[in-house]
Amino acid sequence: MKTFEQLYAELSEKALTRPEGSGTVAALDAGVHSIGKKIVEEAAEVWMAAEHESDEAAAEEMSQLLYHLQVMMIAKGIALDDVYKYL
Ligand SMILES: N=c1c2ncn([C@@H]3O[C@H](COP(=O)(O)OP(=O)(O)OP(=O)(O)O)[C@@H](O)[C@H]3O)c2ncn1[C@@H]1O[C@H](COP(=O)(O)O)[C@@H](O)[C@H]1O
Repeated sequence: MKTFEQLYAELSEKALTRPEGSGTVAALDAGVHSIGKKIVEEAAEVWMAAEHESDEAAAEEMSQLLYHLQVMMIAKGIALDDVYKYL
């Protein structure tokens, strides 16, 4: 288990060190358009799980949406504080 901040730090490190086999590196290389499509897909899965599946399934889909949002943040060079200032 990890926090939002810990995941962001881990993904930022992966973007820098580019370890082999990292899905994050592959997603970053695929680019903003591809990451955006993944965000929309995961958002729809959150909606469907919330309406039709268990709370556990919805929570898992939410975690995947947060992950892909963080990949987009890193792709765009957007830091946590750049987002937090609007919360
Ligand atoms: N938290 C996540 C995470 N959440 C979602 N995903 C990705 O998002 C996809 C969403 O899964 P779906 O169920 O929608 O499956 P899918 O549509 O069949 O997936 P794909 O065909 O697109 O791979 C997963 O296959 C993963 O590729 C994640 N990938 C990585 N992480 C974490 O990110 C960190 C870095 O991961 P790597 O870069 O892969 O080392 C690690 O701590 C991981 O646990």
